[in-house]
Amino acid sequence: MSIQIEGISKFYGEQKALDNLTVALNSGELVGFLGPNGAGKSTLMKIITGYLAADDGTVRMNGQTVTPENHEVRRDIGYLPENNPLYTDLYIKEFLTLTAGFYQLADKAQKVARVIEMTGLGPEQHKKIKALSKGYRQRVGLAQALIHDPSILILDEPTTGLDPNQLEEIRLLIRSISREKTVLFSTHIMQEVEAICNRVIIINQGKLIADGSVDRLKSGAFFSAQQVLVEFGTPVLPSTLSGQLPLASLEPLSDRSFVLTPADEHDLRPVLFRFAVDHGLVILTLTEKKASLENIFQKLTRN
Ligand SMILES: Nc1ncnc2c1ncn2[C@@H]1O[C@H](COP(=O)(O)OP(=O)(O)OP(=O)(O)O)[C@@H](O)[C@H]1O
Repeated sequence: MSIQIEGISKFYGEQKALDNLTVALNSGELVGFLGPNGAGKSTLMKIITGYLAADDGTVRMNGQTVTPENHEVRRDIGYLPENNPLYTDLYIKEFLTLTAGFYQLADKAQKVARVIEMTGLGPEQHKKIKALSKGYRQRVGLAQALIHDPSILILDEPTTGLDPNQLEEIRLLIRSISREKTVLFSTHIMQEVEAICNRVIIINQGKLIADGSVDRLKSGAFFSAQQVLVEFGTPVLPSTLSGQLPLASLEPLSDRSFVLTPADEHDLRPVLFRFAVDHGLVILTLTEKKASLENIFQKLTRN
């Protein structure tokens, strides 16, 4: 199932949260959705799921337009909101049965058992939600989003606040769910996107600024600053380097080794050799380093 997001704009009062954003999600994709705080990710997710109306543009799924009123098309979308508000006084099964009732599903008990199995809630299934760890609460949120077996799953920061073990488990769970569904999930964790996504979308100030595979992003399709790793024979002050070289950033690895990112797309190596000669320094190592997704994200979204 694919979804077309065309020319979406959204204002909160005077503030433009989304600015003429167009993007499509294709069947079977697991898409990482990145953007700095306030970029408009949650707003777009609420519009895709029909929780919020856009001021301009359309979201189309299967030829139908997604709006808050179009319940039929919304039935094929599952949504895990950020800080998912769960009814914490309910038992897991009670809560999921209530959700199944909301969708007027037949065979509620069977549907509840299926999502409990899918999300690995089995060992905790007799507990109240308030007695669960954050990781298990997220599983309940995922189970809730999956109960009506939607084709598209929209997950707003599903791994925020989890410990490394739970984080890994939820990632694996998302990956396994994505074998059957189109999944869009927002995150601030770059390694997560590198680890599980086949596509990345980056927005900034409500605009789409990059869209492609992690490899395509890293290959310089949107920004091609070539980082270098330099090691001098003797210590060098970082301020001397940053004061005399055209750098976007400098990361010291020791008092004589640094990872340098150029301010523009120029090759830093000849500049570094001249710098070394001028300062009577010896260069022991000088190698190119592929920019990480984190570097690319920072470069693209720093305003
Ligand atoms: N209900 C609202 N009323 C007014 N402004 C809002 C509302 N919701 C969001 N905004 C503003 O719209 C912009 C986009 O917010 P949104 O929550 O969509 O960003 P985000 O990318 O999800 O951020 P984060 O990563 O911090 O969750 C922000 O400037 C935010 O302050």
